[in-house]
Amino acid sequence: MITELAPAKINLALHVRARRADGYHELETLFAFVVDGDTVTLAPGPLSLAITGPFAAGLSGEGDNLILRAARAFATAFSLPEIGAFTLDKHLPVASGIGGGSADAAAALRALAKANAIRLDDPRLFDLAAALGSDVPACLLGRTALGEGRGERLHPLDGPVGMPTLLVNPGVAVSTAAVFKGWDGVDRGAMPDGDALSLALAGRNDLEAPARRLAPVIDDVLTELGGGNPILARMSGSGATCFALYASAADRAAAAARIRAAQPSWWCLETRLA
Ligand SMILES: C[C@@](CO)(OP(=O)(O)O)[C@H](O)COP(=O)(O)OP(=O)(O)OC[C@H]1O[C@@H](n2ccc(N)nc2=O)[C@H](O)[C@@H]1O
Ligand SMILES: Nc1ncnc2c1ncn2[C@@H]1O[C@H](COP(=O)(O)OP(=O)(O)O)[C@@H](O)[C@H]1O
Repeated sequence: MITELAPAKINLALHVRARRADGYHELETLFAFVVDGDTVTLAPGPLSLAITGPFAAGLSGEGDNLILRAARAFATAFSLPEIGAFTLDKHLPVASGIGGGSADAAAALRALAKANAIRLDDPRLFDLAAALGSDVPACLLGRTALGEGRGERLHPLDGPVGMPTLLVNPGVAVSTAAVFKGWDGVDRGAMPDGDALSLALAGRNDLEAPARRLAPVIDDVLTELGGGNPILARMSGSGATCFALYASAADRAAAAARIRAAQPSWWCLETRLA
């Protein structure tokens, strides 16, 4: 049996550059990961998927799950008949800007690669990842990186490993397509050179304004996070999850305690950068 962590992704910065002819937008984004997330387990047997955990109800075990799509694509690419019995322990809120589905797909590809003695840096794995979703190559790489294109052209960067981080989701789903449609169309230029933290501090999330218009509760999340002395507080991806980075675990704990008391229904994860 092989168990792989599927860590939450954070877009420390996300700059939208242009709308392309294929309907997607050209991005420049700073990907980072935390040390917590879903867990994907692979056991021998025919292809199947069981889902457990606090956010299992948000997903059905049907054919469209990204883990099953990843497994089928892997089986085709590597000509394998029996592909494995998966269990997904779902701890990340679904469709919330922290890439849970992409992380699960990447974890499934990693587990399958290990089970079949395929190197994790095999370019065929990255091709499969890119076909599954914009964030899947970054999740397969699993380390701080600058992403270009739709996020599939990756340049690893040094990041602030271990930095105390809080993730907060108000329980409202926002449509990624609708958020991109609300982008103001202004290309604000390329990111400068630098380490991940300075790029993050100098950067923005261009999807924050349109997401806040669609889901004004994101304003409340950012106000709560901003009140706790963070180094940086910002929305991730197309929302609605927001993150904050802290200088100390004590600052993070104080912010988490205050937010949990004020908004007991919000999802709030105390974690750190991977
Ligand atoms: C915004 C990001 C940032 O990491 O993360 P999430 O919010 O999903 O976590 C990603 O780029 C999400 O990419 P992806 O996973 O492809 O989004 P999907 O849900 O498949 O895209 C839904 C729709 O959003 C629009 N879309 C998406 C990505 C992109 N670069 N440009 C777009 O215009 C397209 O209209 C697309 O049909
Ligand atoms: N294993 C999975 N986990 C989460 N979502 C999944 C999964 N498989 C398929 N999906 C679908 O993918 C969509 C995007 O999910 P997710 O990756 O959690 O969001 P986001 O990209 O906004 O962070 C969801 O609407 C969900 O229906």
